[in-house]
Amino acid sequence: MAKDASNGQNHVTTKPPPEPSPLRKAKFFQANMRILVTGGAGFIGSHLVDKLMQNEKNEVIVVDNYFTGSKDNLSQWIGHPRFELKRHDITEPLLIEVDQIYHLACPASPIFYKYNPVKTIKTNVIGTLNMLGLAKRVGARILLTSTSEVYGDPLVHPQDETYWGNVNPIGVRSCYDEGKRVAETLMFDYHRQHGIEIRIARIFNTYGPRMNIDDGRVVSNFIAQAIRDEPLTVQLPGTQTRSFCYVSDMVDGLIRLMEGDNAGPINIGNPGEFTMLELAETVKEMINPAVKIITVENTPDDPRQRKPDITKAKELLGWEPKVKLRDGLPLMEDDFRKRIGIPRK
Ligand SMILES: NC(=O)c1ccc[n+]([C@@H]2O[C@H](COP(=O)([O-])OP(=O)(O)OC[C@H]3O[C@@H](n4cnc5c(N)ncnc54)[C@H](O)[C@@H]3O)[C@@H](O)[C@H]2O)c1
Ligand SMILES: O=c1ccn([C@@H]2O[C@H](COP(=O)(O)OP(=O)(O)O[C@H]3OC[C@@H](O)[C@H](O)[C@H]3O)[C@@H](O)[C@H]2O)c(=O)[nH]1
Repeated sequence: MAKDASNGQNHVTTKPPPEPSPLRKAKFFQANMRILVTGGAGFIGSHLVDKLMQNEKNEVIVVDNYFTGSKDNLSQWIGHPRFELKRHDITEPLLIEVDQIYHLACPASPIFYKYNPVKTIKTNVIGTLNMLGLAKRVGARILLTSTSEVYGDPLVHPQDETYWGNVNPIGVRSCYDEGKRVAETLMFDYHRQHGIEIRIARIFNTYGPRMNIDDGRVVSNFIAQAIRDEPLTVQLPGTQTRSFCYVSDMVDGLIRLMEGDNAGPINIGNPGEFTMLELAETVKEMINPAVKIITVENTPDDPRQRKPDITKAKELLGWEPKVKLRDGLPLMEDDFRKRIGIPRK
């Protein structure tokens, strides 16, 4: 019998997960912790790799198919003796030996996850099954980066982890929302049935340097538009809200969750809530007061409100975000100006 880390219940498991390779306990073994990051060439993944690599006891392996990620995000680590980068699509099985798996691989921007919805589902379902199979085979702990989108267009505000959500199962966002919901289900079933150690983070909108300039998400769009003197495109009605977390806070939360004792799911996000019109006004004021703000059509099923209740993260992880939106935006502006090639006037 294995104990369910989330609620203390006992469940029958088929057999306990295996011990890691005996070599890992050998006297001359160099690294103490071998960590796999799926999707590590992406936005959050590459910042997570930076942080993990700062610990000299970690050896980090990234697998990525470069759909929305790039080797450029990891250029500082390529060739480092404790780092390995492998082109791999997680919808195919992966046979390696690791102690921990941060499972991030999945396109996150609505434009990209809707581009090939069947592939997005496969990545979430088959990809997560493959990573759980790997975790089971080698006895690794696995963390899934789930999303606030599991709450859909929430009828409860702010959202805490007990809320089951309001999700359209057949809409254009479902490949992602429902994909992540199934991924969460798979995580808990592997935990209950096979005793796998799981962690689930429900990430709320995250922003920062290294986001793709043409990523399509709202913060990257507004910053790139402001720098290029293009109108800021607020999708109607503009009163919809989001809560934006700076990437360094997010990475800190993910590592605390992985290292802690709680399976989750745990919301990780910044509770500061803004309408999209307020966000546009803030970007305009801070980056380019001369720029216009225009309204444009929205896409179907856009959630009308979103704000995390982070009581659980505070109590169980001792985590809360430190970087306010007005402090994070200039850091992202610096990075975007460098990459777009337009310096501050
Ligand atoms: N950024 C956010 O606001 C946010 C919010 C909620 C959840 N998340 C989750 O966090 C994770 C990372 O998000 P991000 O913002 O860094 O996105 P991102 O698109 O920058 O990174 C995703 C990475 O996964 C890779 N990838 C996609 N499909 C793959 C596949 N089949 N096989 C291998 N690699 C694949 C991409 O190439 C990319 O490098 C995702 O799981 C996302 O759902 C992000
Ligand atoms: O140019 C734009 C882009 C977007 N928006 C609006 O900004 C809001 C946020 O849109 P984004 O595309 O940045 O992100 P969303 O909140 O819809 O989804 C996001 O949140 C959860 C994560 O799992 C996903 O990775 C991420 O896509 C939406 O209301 C959208 O209509 C604009 O007003 N203008």
